[in-house]
Amino acid sequence: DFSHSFCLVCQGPPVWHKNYPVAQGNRQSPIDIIPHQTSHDPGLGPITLNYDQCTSINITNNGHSVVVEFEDPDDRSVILGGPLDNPYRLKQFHFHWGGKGCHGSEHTVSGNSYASELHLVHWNAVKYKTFGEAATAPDGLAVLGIFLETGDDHRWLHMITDALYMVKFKGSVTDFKAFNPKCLLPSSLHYWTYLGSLTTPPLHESVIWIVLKEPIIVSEKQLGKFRMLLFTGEEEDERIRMENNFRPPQPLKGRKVRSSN
Ligand SMILES: N/C(=N\S(N)(=O)=O)N1CCCC1
Ligand SMILES: [Zn+2]
Repeated sequence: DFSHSFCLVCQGPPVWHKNYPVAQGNRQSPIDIIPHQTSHDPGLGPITLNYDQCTSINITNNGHSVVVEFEDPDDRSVILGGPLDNPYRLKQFHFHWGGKGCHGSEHTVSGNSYASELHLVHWNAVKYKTFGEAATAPDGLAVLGIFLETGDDHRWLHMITDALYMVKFKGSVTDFKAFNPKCLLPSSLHYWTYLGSLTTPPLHESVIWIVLKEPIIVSEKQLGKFRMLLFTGEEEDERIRMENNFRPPQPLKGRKVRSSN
């Protein structure tokens, strides 16, 4: 439930358009992906994730999600290929999730949502000087979306969930070194891709979305640890669980969703 505070983002999606009119734009995210309505494009090559030299810095609770940030002074960790004309540098990853037992992904597939969704955010450092500049450009960002489905324990997700108690409160941050997010990838890199936006304010229409078809499996117990996080800061009287921090699907407005294969 977003509407717990005066913070505009926390007032929730229905209110965002007042301060961010682009919320009603023509390339907003997330969307509902309908697989048989996507166009298979043989020209769409595979994506490549070169994360082996990545340098994670910290994990933080920004009051809307939990975020792992990376050093991005060079092309040490990039995504390339697929719909991308340049390599895009890994900047951070974060999650969106629901409440107990209910769904929490942002993208949906034929109207069905997953329990959670992981976003790996990359920026085009070939064309733009800073992340901030790229975040406002139509080809500035590339976000890799990975669905999380509940089932058995994920063998590596504990490295994230074991650190969450350190960042319970909004505004908390702790060191988080030497984490390589390739351990969070599913076995197949087949994907859907379309032109969209950030799913939280400022909602810039600057994202080339690449959504993997295959979800990763995590346990309800592991997901439950995300719900221990709080939207609220340590100094606030109210303690409000961080959950349902997902934007619902937005109008497609005639956009084409392409499928890798
Ligand atoms: N909304 C966002 N990413 S997302 N949910 O669209 O992937 N971000 C806001 C600032 C940096 C990333
Ligand atoms: Zn996100």
